[in-house]
Amino acid sequence: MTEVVLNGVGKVFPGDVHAVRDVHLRIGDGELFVLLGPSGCGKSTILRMIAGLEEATSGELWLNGGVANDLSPRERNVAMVFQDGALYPHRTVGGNMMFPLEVAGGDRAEARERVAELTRALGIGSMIDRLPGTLSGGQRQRAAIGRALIRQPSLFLMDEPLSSLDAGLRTELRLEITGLVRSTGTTTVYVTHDQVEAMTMADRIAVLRDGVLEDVGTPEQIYRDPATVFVAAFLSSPPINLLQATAWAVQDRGVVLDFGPQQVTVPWNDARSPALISHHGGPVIVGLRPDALTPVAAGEAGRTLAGRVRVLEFHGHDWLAYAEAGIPTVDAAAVGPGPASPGAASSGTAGAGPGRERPGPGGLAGRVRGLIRRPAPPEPVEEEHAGHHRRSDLVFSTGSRRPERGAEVRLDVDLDRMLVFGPDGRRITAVRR
Ligand SMILES: Nc1ncnc2c1ncn2[C@@H]1O[C@H](COP(=O)(O)OP(=O)(O)OP(=O)(O)O)[C@@H](O)[C@H]1O
Repeated sequence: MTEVVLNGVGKVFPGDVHAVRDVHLRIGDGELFVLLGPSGCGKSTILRMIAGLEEATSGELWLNGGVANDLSPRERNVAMVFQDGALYPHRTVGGNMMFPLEVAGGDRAEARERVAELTRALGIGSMIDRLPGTLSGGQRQRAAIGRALIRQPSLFLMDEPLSSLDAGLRTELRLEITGLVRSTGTTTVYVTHDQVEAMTMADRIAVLRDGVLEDVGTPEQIYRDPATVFVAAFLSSPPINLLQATAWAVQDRGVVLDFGPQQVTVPWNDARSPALISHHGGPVIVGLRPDALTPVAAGEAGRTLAGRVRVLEFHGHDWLAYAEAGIPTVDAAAVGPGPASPGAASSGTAGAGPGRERPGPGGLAGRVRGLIRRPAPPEPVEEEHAGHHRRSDLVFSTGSRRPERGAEVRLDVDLDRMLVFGPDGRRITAVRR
């Protein structure tokens, strides 16, 4: 069993390609850990560095309490499964799975018994004598997983093992892989760009963007409490509303999030108010998942947004509605450090969320008094925005009730589930893990 630690690991390929930047991660013994992110974000490079197939340019890789940077792949005792699960074409399923045991030596009868047991567990017991060419893609992938697991590696690495399979088979195999690695207790690092795979399989997920670690946490933590706009948007099906606002501290009300034609007020007793007043007069990004907006007949002042239903989508368990609300929205890809910024590398400390300013001496009341003496312009400052923005629809969930197309709706905003990000794309309050 193995613990994996990446301590400031980076990888620069020839041509000054910064594939991985200063990544700090601790993967616990027996954990099923998923590396998630869009194509080219550095997931496979991290996996290959753990396997010893690629050398880290900077930082330390620790395996089981010792620095492993200079260990060969063999010395690391890792097993890896790739997208195409390559098998030896002239060996049967059983022969492929026997191979690592033959290389290791030992009792043949015992090895045969183990192969038979594992093929049964993988649902390919009846195919033990078949050649890979006669198997379906899913069956070949099962055999490849079996071959990797047969010699009980201390670390199991999987690089998008399901991406070449159809949707039904992916669901079936992801359940089986999860069950199998949990039953063996092998520390597993699993690479995918599929958020559903990550959410359903992982104990914890690390989200990467352009080689930088954006967030690490359990699936629930990174979905409900994402550290950045990028993470909120990446784990977002149905899509999250990312709204452009200006924050105004208003003495008798709280912090008004001004969306232009509409406003929502965060009361002074809300835990985010101290951080929000640091953004007084400045741009913030408000994230609202569709189910944080509930249609109501008449809402509380400062707690609702209004729109006209333009499009409806039936999603089986509920309807999603798209309403024109005249609110500028934000493109997550344009927020935060992009690939072009050389200073993009962050410390990426696992679990350490972004901290923001706290009110200075004099406390919250003193800060607010100071702030509201500043004149607030009657209209939001158009040119000051947190990222590329455009006007588009508010997406909300309507439950099983189907609203009329063209209907005017009022939506209650669940303030507890509202996410507020600064113009740099990071949450305005510290994210704790
Ligand atoms: N051998 C190499 N030489 C130069 N650049 C490389 C090399 N391997 C990877 N890269 C670059 O490093 C970056 C990260 O690649 P990597 O394969 O780790 O990404 P990924 O997140 O696994 O992507 P995908 O999901 O598409 O496989 C990419 O920009 C890629 O082009």
